[in-house]
Amino acid sequence: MTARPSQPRREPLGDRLVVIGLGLIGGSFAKGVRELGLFNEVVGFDLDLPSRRQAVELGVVDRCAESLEEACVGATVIQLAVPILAAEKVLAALATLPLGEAVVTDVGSAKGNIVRCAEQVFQGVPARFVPGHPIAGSEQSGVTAAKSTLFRRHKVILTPPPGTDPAALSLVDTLWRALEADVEHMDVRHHDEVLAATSHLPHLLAFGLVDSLARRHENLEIFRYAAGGFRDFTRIAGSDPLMWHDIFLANREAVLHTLDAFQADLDLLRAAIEQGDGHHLLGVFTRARVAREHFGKILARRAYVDVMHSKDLIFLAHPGGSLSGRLRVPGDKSISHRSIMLGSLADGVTEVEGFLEGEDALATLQAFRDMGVVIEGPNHGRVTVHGVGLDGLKPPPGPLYVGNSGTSMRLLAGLLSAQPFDTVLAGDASLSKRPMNRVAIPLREMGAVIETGPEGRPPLHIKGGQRLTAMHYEMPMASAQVKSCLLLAGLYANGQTSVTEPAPTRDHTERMLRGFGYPVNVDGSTARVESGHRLRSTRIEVPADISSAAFFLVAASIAPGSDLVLEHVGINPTRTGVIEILRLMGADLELLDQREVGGEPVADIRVRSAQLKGIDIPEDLVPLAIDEFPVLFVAAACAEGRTVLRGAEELRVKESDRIQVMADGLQALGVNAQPTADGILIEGGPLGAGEVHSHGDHRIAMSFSVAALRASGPIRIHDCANVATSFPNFLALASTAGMRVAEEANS
Ligand SMILES: O=C(O)C1=C[C@@H](OP(=O)(O)O)[C@@H](O)[C@H](O)C1
Ligand SMILES: C=C(OP(=O)(O)O)C(=O)O
Repeated sequence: MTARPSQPRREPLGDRLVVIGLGLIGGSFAKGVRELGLFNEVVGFDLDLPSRRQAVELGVVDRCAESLEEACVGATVIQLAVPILAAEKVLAALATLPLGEAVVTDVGSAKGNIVRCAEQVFQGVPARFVPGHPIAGSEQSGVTAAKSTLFRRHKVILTPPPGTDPAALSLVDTLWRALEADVEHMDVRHHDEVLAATSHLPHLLAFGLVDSLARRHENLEIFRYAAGGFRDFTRIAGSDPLMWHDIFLANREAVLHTLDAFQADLDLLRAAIEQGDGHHLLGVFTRARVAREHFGKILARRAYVDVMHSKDLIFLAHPGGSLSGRLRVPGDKSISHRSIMLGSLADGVTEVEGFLEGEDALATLQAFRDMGVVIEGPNHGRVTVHGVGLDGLKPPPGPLYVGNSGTSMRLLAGLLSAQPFDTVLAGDASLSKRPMNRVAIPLREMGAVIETGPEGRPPLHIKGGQRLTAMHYEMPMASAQVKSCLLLAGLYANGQTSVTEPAPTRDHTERMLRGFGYPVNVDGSTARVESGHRLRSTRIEVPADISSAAFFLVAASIAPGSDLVLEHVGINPTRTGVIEILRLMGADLELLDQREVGGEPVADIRVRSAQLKGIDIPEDLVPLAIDEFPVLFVAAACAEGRTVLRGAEELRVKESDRIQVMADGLQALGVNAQPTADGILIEGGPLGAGEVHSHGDHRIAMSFSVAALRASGPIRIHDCANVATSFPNFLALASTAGMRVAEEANS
């Protein structure tokens, strides 16, 4: 007998572990548990004598028993690691043995059959039976392949039936966790359905395809020319035939269910090919490609869904440097969202260029794909939207998840209120705290049926099939999102919908509707639409986002010796508050080559460093610079004298409370920054080094990166992952321009 390897020992969890079946899975389980010293003794049993011998020689078990009966004497835990159909027989044999308090568990890939079998042979499922399934197969097999680390970071699904003894469940759970597996608990039926779809069906297709091709008389030809795609697709046809034969017989019901659904989809693909329906094919292929990327990210634990929960991404920004050269920041976020929305609702194909490939705009894009719109790209900012017309959206398969994006949720709420199907709109942790009554209340007045979460927060449950009636709405706050939401609902409402705003806000929706040939009447502060018209597809060129350019406008202004040109920036007058405010502060900004592109004015902006001075920010400029205040506060901190902002309470309900979060960060750097209910007072002065928190807010993270240019030492900025929502290449562009900010190693 081999000596137990010298691993870190723990307190034993019990006296004896018995492993029945010493193949790859059983052997690895026994070896891992033995090395950790979780039991006083690990006993193995296998019908195959050489496997028993090898298991002892390789240190997989302490000893092997000669029979099942002998193995189970005095067992604390019995692990059944034999092929699924054999497990049914072993269970029947166990039912005849005196098992005392032993906990019985197994590793089968289907769970319904084993639970049914236990119920039969024990006359009711024993309370100390804990069905399990480690997802850690491999092309290797046998005890010689056993590895104590096989389950590390692999999923193990436990499917305790109702009535399972909690202590037994907890013991099995502890064992797998000790082997560093990611343990999950699931209902038996759900487990079998999920595995039928994600594992069993692909194996069936791979076995089936290879066999079908191999049986054709020209098979040699086929295999000779089979390229990488064939090899990748059929890799799993090399798996153990007997094991898979067992799995399909054991999980018959769930496999048939998923196979029928797939066969129906395959018939649709066949019909599309027969009828030359390229639209259907493109729809399936584009959705599949995105879905696969998405799953890939989930599998690698990088899902954008998880951004807020993922580990802290820290930016380390070093002081000094000046900015120079020519830069083009990514496409405008507001216009990118609208290009997908209106392109989808149009008749015909809309081509978009300069689309922002940031997570917010991608969330809108995905929402429309989920509603059946075929969208190609994005590919270097190019997107092709195959519009479905105003009444062509389809019910999405589940809730529409829009991540961090307030614009997506509020604009979609208007559109979805008028659809014939129900929808749910959900967002990430930050968006889930933001107010949605500002859209839910007026939409209800139009006849929409919307339920919000507590206190008017997301998620939004929108009931379809309502007839909306047009109305006039006086907005209580200056919000382009609320205005746009109601105008989009107005496309479907009976009569004329009009919205009056208390101050001008961005008018991209109005401009773009007209670009799609949809009449919009704007009279002073009131915009009106009527239903009954159509949108005609068009070409959209998205200018660079002035809200992203703003970081560089401030950076080059405050860093001595800077001279930078920002190319092709959108200068729609409802967005240029930042330019006006910076000019009032004494910034040196020049608008070059002003032109109009696709209904939006653009210019190149030259910015040179200048000594800024503190000002009282005119309140009428607030809505025109609403997203630029975090970085304007940095400008104020570097200015001579005091800057005062009032009338900006909206800043408190953005991705973070931007007044409080900026005040906290500036104070941490030694700046005198006093938050007020609707604004802030900032005394210009020296900036120190320090540690600040962006609270997952992209604009806060980038603003403090800019602040470092004038700090006396480095600034560490926490929670920066969401920079990808609006400005995915910020760090690269910042360093091209001359800033010294990067992700902190190992953050
Ligand atoms: O309509 C839009 O695209 C946006 C409007 C603004 O929000 P509010 O309308 O809530 O002020 C702005 O902050 C947001 O980044 C984008
Ligand atoms: C407020 C913002 O976006 P949204 O409301 O779309 O989340 C922003 O980008 O600053």
